[in-house]
Amino acid sequence: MTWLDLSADTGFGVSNLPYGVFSTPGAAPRTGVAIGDAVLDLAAVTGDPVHATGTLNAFLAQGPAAWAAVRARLTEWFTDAWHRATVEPHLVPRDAVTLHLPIDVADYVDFYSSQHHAENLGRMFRPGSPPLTPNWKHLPIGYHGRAGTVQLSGTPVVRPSGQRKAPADEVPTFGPSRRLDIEAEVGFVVGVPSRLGEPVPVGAFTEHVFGVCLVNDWSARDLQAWEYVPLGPFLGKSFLTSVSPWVVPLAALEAARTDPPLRDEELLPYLDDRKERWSLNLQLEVRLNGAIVSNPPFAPLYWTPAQQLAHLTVNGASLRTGDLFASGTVSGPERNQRGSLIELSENGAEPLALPDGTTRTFLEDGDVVTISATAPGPDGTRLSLGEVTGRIEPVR
Ligand SMILES: O=C(O)/C=C/C(=O)CC(=O)CC(=O)O
Ligand SMILES: [Ca+2]
Ligand SMILES: [Mg+2]
Repeated sequence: MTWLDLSADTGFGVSNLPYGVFSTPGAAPRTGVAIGDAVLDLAAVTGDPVHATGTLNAFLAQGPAAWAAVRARLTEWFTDAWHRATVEPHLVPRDAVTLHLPIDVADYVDFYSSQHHAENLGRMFRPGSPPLTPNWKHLPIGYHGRAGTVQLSGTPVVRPSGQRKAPADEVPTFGPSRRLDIEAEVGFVVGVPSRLGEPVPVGAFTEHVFGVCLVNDWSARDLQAWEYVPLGPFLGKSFLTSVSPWVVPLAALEAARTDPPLRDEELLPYLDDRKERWSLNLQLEVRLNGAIVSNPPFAPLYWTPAQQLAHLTVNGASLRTGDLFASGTVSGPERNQRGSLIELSENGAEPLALPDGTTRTFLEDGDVVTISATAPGPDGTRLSLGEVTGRIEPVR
């Protein structure tokens, strides 16, 4: 129960309490917690300077005990009417605030953990070869991306230019991408760093990872197809990666935890996650110009975030506060569960029909893509992970 007047279907109830960074006219960016249609000004209500830095990093670095203490306090404030007079003056309507990038992104890694996505892309990028590479079921494949171009939801998506060369072209040409795409992903935010040389085991996931956001890994498929051999993604994905403004703490996702899918190759011990249920029942939704074009389920992903973290540090690579690692494109087994347009349009061969009468293979200037997600809450409610959105702008 809460003294707040929350709508029954708010995704931002007392069991969610995601963190973000916001500002109001004339005041500096500070930490806030989304509750219903409001933001609680955590800097003001606590007076704690850790919440007044303009990013979540300092708070995230404090670790699980501090995260749990603040969450317990918030829960008490919002449920016990005794605290109403203290808390209510620090609630700001959410539509009156400006949101900012919630974390100062340290390193950015993107995985490739959906078997359905990997098989679809394998078919399209490497026709004639087996869709999954021989390593795929033995390790979570990933690459290091460009942290500096991770930006807040709503940042304009300027169509990138670069080299493209279709198989039939004799020579590469330079120009605006003609195959601009999305990738619907879930991102995991690291709070507690690790020391160089010390791997983080699967079982230490919650000692380091604070929470979850949504990610759109904008991808220029024509640039990517030409440049990626043999070193992997580079300029086709580094022009912009968008993240949602609210970081949902892992602590809010207990009811979403579920068993990982059956693995058909025996895992090396450092990836054994039989004691760690870190698959998550998140349900994503992808809208293109307002129309739902896909509903990717997160739970079937072959590799969990705990395994991704273990793999990314198994060589001794250290973590920093603010590291972001993304799941990889979330695609389910069904056609309407695919997390990218290259998959939804069968590599451009089968355009999507939109309700406005137009069709799409890849993105056109002016298109708006919004990815949202929900998770089961503790008492049959649904938690919102918010959304990540972006509008395509013409090449500059
Ligand atoms: O299979 C390929 O060559 C390329 C795959 C991707 O573009 C996917 C990627 O960035 C990782 C992911 O989002 O799953
Ligand atoms: Ca990706
Ligand atoms: Mg990027």
